Amino acid sequence: MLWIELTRKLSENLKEPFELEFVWRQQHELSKLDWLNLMREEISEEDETTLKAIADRLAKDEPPQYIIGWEDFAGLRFKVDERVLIPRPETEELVQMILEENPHQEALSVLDIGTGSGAIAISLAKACPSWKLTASDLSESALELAGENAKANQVQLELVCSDVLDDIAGSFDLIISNPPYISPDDRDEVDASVQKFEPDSALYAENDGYAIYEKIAQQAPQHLDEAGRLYMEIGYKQGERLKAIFETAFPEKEVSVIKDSFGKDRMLKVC
Ligand SMILES: C[S@@+](CC[C@H](N)C(=O)[O-])C[C@H]1O[C@@H](n2cnc3c(N)ncnc32)[C@H](O)[C@@H]1O
Repeated sequence: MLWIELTRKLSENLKEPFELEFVWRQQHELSKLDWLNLMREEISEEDETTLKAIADRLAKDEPPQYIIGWEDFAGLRFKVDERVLIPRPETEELVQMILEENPHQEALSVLDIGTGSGAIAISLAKACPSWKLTASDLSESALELAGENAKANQVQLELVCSDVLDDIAGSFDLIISNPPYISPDDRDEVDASVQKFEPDSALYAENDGYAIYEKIAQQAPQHLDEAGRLYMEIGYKQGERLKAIFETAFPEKEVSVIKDSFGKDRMLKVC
């Protein structure tokens, strides 16, 4: 059988037919042209078995990134699996804003709460070798993976297992977080692949999705230096309520809600 015949047949069962090509090309580092040339060839038995296995996993809604085993974020490669959320492009915008607004050469102390794969902390450490990064998470298994990603990207992180700031000592120039912020009541609105495969603990938070923000608002004032800044990713409908929560927590600071490149409220800054 030709590659193109099998690919077409298997893609018929997929919600996103191009994901099959995407996974194979990423795994084998093939260009679009390489892929098109491959389509004209006879497929080997071994490749047929492998391609069918990938199609089966995609048909069960497994995210392509978990099948490939990594995701690119801010120009770096991060190993991802079911222990962690797949880092999203919106979060790259948060990283970009932090890098634009803070001095790269100073020895800033920086805390990333809910680090997951380590995407935020590792990207910042890579871009600013003078910064001292602490990355925390409630999930031991996420911290294990963040440690692997730090090693693979050759950066140093202090990894701490903590429920928000419960077990974090000292104060920081920058506190950053992309916490879980979806209300458990909105579970049905979440894509099937996210719902089935990404960890609930990375997605959902009590109190309509506000619980972790509320805990950050309660604890961060004791851990942020006087001139320190707090940066967070937020749900696109949460800006107004979170602005009020953080204005109460930090009455002497300015709180702003910032939109992402799609024009949606996506980040909150306290400075
Ligand atoms: C939305 S994911 C963000 C992961 C990563 N920072 C990113 O942006 O791709 C949220 C992370 O917060 C962690 N988390 C959930 N509840 C937490 C808590 N109470 N304290 C610390 N981390 C928590 C989850 O384990 C998960 O890794």
